[in-house]
Amino acid sequence: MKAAILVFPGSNCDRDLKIAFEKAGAQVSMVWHKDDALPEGTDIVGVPGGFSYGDYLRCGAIAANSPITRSLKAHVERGGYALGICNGFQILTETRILPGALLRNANLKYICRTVPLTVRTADSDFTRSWEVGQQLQIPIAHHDGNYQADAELRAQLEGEDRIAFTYDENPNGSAGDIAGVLSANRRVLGMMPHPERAADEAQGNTDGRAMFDGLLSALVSA
Ligand SMILES: NC(=O)CC[C@H](N)C(=O)O
Repeated sequence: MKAAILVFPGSNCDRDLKIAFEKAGAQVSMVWHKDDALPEGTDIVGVPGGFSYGDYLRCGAIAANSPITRSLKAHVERGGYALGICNGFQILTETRILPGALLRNANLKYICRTVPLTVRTADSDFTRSWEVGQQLQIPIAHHDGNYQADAELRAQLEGEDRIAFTYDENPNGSAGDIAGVLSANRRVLGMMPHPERAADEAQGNTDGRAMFDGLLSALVSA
């Protein structure tokens, strides 16, 4: 599996994501935002967490107009995989690759702690290693993690089984407790919690590792 991780000025989880993919056995390239092409044969694009462009305008809004983002959109339109975590999820909503929007946390504070999540679908290559209803402990670290979708969009996401994770104790005001959503073709996942920060014994938590292992076995056998 070939993974390409986008790096924007202000990204700060790019190397953690690289390590998580590599531990699962992927070959990883780091791609600077000014590059206009993804490496040949890229299977999955990782859009990492952080504070791209200092979170100016809105989190992810400037990154959504970076040169490399055009290649990301073309990759996704061809049916390629993408995983956006935290600021990466914000970038995926700003590009409209994923629906909905991430607003300021309801308590207006930056929240950094490990929270319980429930897996809501196992029908994706990101979540196939878990069972529906399984609880995971995954770190969050954001001030704009309040996922908002109107009633119509929420009904659509629910009807199409595209809600990947929900919060057990909603930390940020997200509608329907939604912590992560899938694209219609189930090949793009955006989520605010950080599975790459829970992927190694040295991090004191391996609850997120199955995402990377599951992706690798899906993409290697494809
Ligand atoms: N860890 C992150 O990716 C931070 C996300 C984002 N910039 C926020 O604080 O909301």
